[in-house]
Amino acid sequence: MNNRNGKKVILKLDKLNKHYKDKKRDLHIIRDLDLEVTEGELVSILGKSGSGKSTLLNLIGLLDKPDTGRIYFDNVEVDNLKGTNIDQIRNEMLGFVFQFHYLLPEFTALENVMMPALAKDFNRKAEIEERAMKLLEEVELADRAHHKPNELSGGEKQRVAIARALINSPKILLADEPTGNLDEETSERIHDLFHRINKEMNQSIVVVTHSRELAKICHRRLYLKKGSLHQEEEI
Ligand SMILES: Nc1ncnc2c1ncn2[C@@H]1O[C@H](COP(=O)(O)OP(=O)(O)OP(=O)(O)O)[C@@H](O)[C@H]1O
Repeated sequence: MNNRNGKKVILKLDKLNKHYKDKKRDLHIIRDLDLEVTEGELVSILGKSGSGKSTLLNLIGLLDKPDTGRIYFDNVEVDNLKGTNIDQIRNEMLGFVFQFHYLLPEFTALENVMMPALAKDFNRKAEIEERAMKLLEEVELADRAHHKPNELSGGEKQRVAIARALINSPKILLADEPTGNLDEETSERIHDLFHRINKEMNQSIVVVTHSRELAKICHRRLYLKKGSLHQEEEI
């Protein structure tokens, strides 16, 4: 499926709604939200604290389910992906980078990067190792491949997490405040890395951020307000 400009749509959200309900309140956080992301697009989602950015990213990342609405990856509705379960779709189609790196402490950088691919196909270990090494080169950490997370700096750990997110060649890379925990200089380096991955690998990326600097390098800046997305200029 292509959009009006002839670009391939990688992610489509159609009228998503999400409520959080308890005895006292009903929070309608995501309201009839639509979004299309095309191949090779780098999109940022900004918004005030509590506006629902992480909630939205969790829906896109299939970590949570919308109350109503449809999610399509590469033109296939998630509910219709037969023969696969949600964990498999998540592992094979999506890459995640969070504010905290969540690397496994007992494994080296290289092993951490290999992990999501090994989970998919353990028999291709040599091939996976080669690809993981290439990705570590891409994030400029080849010389740290055999170090464990506690031997790496915060920025290095985040770069390993980015390499890990790319190991299965995801259709879309999702990042939630990827530099929220890093100093300015380290953040800048990570921003450059996202930019480079997007350009060189034509990787589609959706990033939730408070960082104006990161938002600046994105093709599109969207603002989450009252449950739906607006072009930032409209706000
Ligand atoms: N599991 C939950 N149950 C009930 N309410 C929730 C739940 N998760 C989030 N919320 C509420 O939904 C709203 C949106 O939360 P969310 O974490 O998506 O916001 P955010 O825009 O990512 O915020 P921040 O920028 O501070 O991280 C908040 O008011 C939050 O308290």
